[in-house]
Amino acid sequence: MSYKILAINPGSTSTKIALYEDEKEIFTNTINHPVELIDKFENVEDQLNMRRELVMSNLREKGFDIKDLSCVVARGGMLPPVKSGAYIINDLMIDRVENRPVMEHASNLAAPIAYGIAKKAGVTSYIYDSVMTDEFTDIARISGMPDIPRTSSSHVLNTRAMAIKAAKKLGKRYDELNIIVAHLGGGISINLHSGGQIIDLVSDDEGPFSPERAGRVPCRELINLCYSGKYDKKTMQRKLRGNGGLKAYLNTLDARDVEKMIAEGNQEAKTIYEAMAYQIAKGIGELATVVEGKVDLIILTGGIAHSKMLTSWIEKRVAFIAHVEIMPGENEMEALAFGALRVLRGEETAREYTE
Ligand SMILES: Nc1ncnc2c1ncn2[C@@H]1O[C@H](COP(=O)(O)OP(=O)(O)O)[C@@H](O)[C@H]1O
Ligand SMILES: CCCC(=O)OP(=O)(O)O
Repeated sequence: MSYKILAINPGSTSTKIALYEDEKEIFTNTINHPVELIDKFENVEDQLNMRRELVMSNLREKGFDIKDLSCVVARGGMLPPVKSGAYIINDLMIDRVENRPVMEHASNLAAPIAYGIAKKAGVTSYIYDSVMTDEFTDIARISGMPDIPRTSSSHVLNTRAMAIKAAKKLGKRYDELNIIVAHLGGGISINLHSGGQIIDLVSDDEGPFSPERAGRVPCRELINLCYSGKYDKKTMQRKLRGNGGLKAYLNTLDARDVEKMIAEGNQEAKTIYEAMAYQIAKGIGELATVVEGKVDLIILTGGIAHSKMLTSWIEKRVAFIAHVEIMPGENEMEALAFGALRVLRGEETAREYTE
């Protein structure tokens, strides 16, 4: 028996859909939303009907009948802390992401779109590996300031899928290895998988800067800047997420542009780009201490893992900890489809969403 799975992944400027038959990709389609269209909406949640209709018309164009689906799987939105793996989408989850999300984010649109399609098709819908997956140990939650406990948020969908894939390649079970995975995309996060759970991580505001994010910056100076009277709250937030990192130093979000600058002899670009690699390596080193150095594998993934220059700088600094496996790309559609497939095959159990 084979399974047909529809995966839905809304990002800030696009909605990706993919159809899989078991492990085989039938099609993946990226529906781009021009900035002028996105800007017409006051907030992300208001884009739901527009995106839902585009997904449906795209499926119609493909001549695909949703009645053939086995399930629909969606990127997890900004929920309160959840476990890794699959959750069945229910009314409570829809109410949360539509009306009470923890944060505004395009991923909040995924579950409502999936739920609607699944209802029409008469099948179950799931979210898989939400960014809000929280499996921290108690000691990992302590920050040093009781008002601000550490919380867990990272690029779980891609990193966990790559860790599971790499364990399989080694002929081992995912839950018997200690694996550090760095997702190197527009945002960067690094997480530690141990005993089948993400027990700690270096989030995108605690660690390396990235193409668009500032990462960890000296706190005392950050407070001074906030109260300098020069910037409002929104501007300060954008300095951390959106206008930080490579964008702030070199005015580009694209690592390939930076490599071009370096090839043309731009010394500042080289220093900044190498500093990003240096900070990523430090983040990996930090997590190695959590498992007392007993790391089985380090994985570098995400779009920037395509870069030989950056990955070789990182590898040089962390190879003493464990073997470094490069698994480039963001691989999220495959991660969603394969996660749902494990549920349909009974290899994993989907949880019921409660609060
Ligand atoms: N061949 C490449 N070399 C270096 N960087 C690359 C390459 N291909 C893509 N990238 C970079 O990958 C980043 C986006 O990564 P991706 O994982 O797709 O992003 P996101 O996490 O934002 O979805 C961009 O900064 C882009 O420059
Ligand atoms: C680190 C949380 C997930 C996240 O920031 O995702 P994007 O980089 O896709 O915005």
